[in-house]
Amino acid sequence: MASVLLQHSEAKVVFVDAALLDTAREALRLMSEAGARPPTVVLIEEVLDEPAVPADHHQYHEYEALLSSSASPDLAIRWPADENEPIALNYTSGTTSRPKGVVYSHRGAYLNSLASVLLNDMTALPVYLWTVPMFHCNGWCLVWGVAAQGGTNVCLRKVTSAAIFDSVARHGVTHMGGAPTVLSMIVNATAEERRPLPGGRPVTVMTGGAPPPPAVLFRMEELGFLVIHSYGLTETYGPATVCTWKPEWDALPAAERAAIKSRQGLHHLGLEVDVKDPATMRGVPADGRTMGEVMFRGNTVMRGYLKDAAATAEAMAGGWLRSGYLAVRHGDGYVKILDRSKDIIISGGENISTIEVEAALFAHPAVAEAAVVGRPDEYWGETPCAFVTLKDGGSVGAEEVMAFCRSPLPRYMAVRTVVFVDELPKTATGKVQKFTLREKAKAMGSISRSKL
Ligand SMILES: Nc1ncnc2c1ncn2[C@@H]1O[C@H](COP(=O)(O)OP(=O)(O)OP(=O)(O)O)[C@@H](O)[C@H]1O
Repeated sequence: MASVLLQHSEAKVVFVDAALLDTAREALRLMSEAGARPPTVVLIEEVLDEPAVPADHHQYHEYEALLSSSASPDLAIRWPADENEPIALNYTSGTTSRPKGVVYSHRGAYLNSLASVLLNDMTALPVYLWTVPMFHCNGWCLVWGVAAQGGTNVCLRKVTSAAIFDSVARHGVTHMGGAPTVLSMIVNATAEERRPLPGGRPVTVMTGGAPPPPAVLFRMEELGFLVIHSYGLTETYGPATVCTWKPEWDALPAAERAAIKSRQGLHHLGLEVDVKDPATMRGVPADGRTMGEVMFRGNTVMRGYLKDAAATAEAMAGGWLRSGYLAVRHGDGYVKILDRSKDIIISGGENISTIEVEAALFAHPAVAEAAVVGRPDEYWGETPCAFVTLKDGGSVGAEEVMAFCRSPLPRYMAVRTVVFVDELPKTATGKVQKFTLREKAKAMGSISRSKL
């Protein structure tokens, strides 16, 4: 993938952490084979836990040496002539198809960086733990936002629950972010891995990138984290909606608070959000029932995909960015996502939100993570098939899991197949690759037939 992105972006320079040099070498080799001009490599050798300098390091520029050798007054900052000039190219996660290159402008990035500071309740001098990849929408625009607030960046070589708790305690982390998989890691940490939060203050965590299950939000709160839920796309510079918290919700029972927080919420500063009928482009009524597609327009919507005018025109048809997500709008205006249109299960003519089924599965005490896809069924069309990972020491059978989520869900949403796996397939940004699971479910064949 690295060589594909380097070729597509025509990158001229690539900065490589010495620990990832093998990946870079392989990408450069593939580029040479394809006849493409490889970029100049700048190696970052200062790797605290792996002091070994690679044998071929003399082939590359070294970051610190390059910085000190180029402290020349001629190297003035080149300001953009126009605020709409590109500042960055960010690739989508490739959850549904090949990653697309999204072009960010100075204006959009500036606006969303400042908006992200506000969204994260970030006062001056935050200590930010990078559990969001910096390559994902420029760290949801916080690579700039943390700098704007004079913050300290704490980086992890590998995101594990022990490393998270250690860093939080050691560096006095005030803020962090992460996809729900990172939250799952935190709530499933063992007693030995856990550390008390510094000074007993809550750590503010922004989550997004995939739907956060209410059970996980609930457990995060129990551990003392303050979770802010945001939803967005690479095409919206990351965060685009936020589930703005109202004080009157504080008094509700914890499970209800978590269910409210799992809604995607209201538009974030800088853009408009609507749930529209994609055929008529009319907004759906705020009744919590009528489904439409989530769409965005405004300052922090991308200008387009690099070298893909056709995909840009399709994504922006009608003047709004189409998210490909089905959602409803509640009476208070808050948007609640039901599913990606590609993921929704249609069973006996009923739409089943895989997100809702997953939320029921996550509530089981032995379940670490769950992902639901449609399994072909010659009678119903499709039925929900759950891929489940268990917590360390967790033990439960398929029948028990199915029985557990029967009561909170209507009958037609019942899980008919449970497959226990060691790990769920994920993208580099921590999203479950449902297309891989769908292929597995398809290979299992019809459940109705197997029960005849
Ligand atoms: N809070 C959230 N709740 C539910 N889903 C979310 C949330 N935040 C982000 N997402 C999901 O992440 C998607 C945006 O992620 P990203 O731009 O990285 O690319 P992708 O859609 O995962 O991949 P690709 O476009 O390459 O298939 C959204 O369309 C949505 O599916």
